[in-house]
Amino acid sequence: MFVKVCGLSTPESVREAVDAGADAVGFVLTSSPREVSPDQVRILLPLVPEGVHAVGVFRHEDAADAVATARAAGLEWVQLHGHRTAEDVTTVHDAGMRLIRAVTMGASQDEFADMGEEIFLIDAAIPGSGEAWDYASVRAKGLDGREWLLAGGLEPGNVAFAATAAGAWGVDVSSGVEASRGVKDLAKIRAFVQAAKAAGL
Ligand SMILES: O=C(O)c1ccccc1N[C@@H]1O[C@H](COP(=O)(O)O)[C@@H](O)[C@H]1O
Repeated sequence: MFVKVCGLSTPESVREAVDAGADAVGFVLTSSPREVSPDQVRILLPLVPEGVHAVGVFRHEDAADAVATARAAGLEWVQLHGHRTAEDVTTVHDAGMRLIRAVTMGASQDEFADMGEEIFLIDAAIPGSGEAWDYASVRAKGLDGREWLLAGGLEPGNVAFAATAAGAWGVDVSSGVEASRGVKDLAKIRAFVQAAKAAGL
């Protein structure tokens, strides 16, 4: 199971996620209690070993603006939430970057089609809200064979159940590994990665 831990802003939290076995770490470069600057990301990046994806997370920004900010941060991966098009995917790829394209369960069927992104992501209605949803309902979307992440309201105690119910290829978490909004809890990060990996789908 691929595991991404998002909303990291301190050396300690990056080290914990990496040491616990996370496959990707996320830096929120958009308005959020977890927002970091490109300069902060540049300081944290040396803590991310080769093979672990370091991802810049965006919400409403144009794809071209997100790419420019991610480049300023030294990142090669961007995660785009919101309504996105095939042109956005092309914008990211033409910049030599790789894409996690995020949708909500309420997105149109067209948005569930494979647009050529490297990884697809299905999230709660409000990204980063910690809001749980009916994870099993995603099975109706027919995502078998796709590389896609389940997100929204996951935590150490429910990640195995949720991932199994949804048939997820991987999982992504932010709120569920925090002591308070925007403040990561190192023990919860470790517990989450271990629980997700143990689910072993
Ligand atoms: O984490 C944020 O603050 C955030 C802000 C804007 C866009 C995406 C964000 N994070 C993504 O939201 C989910 C995590 O949700 P939860 O907090 O675990 O319920 C995940 O995809 C993050 O990458």
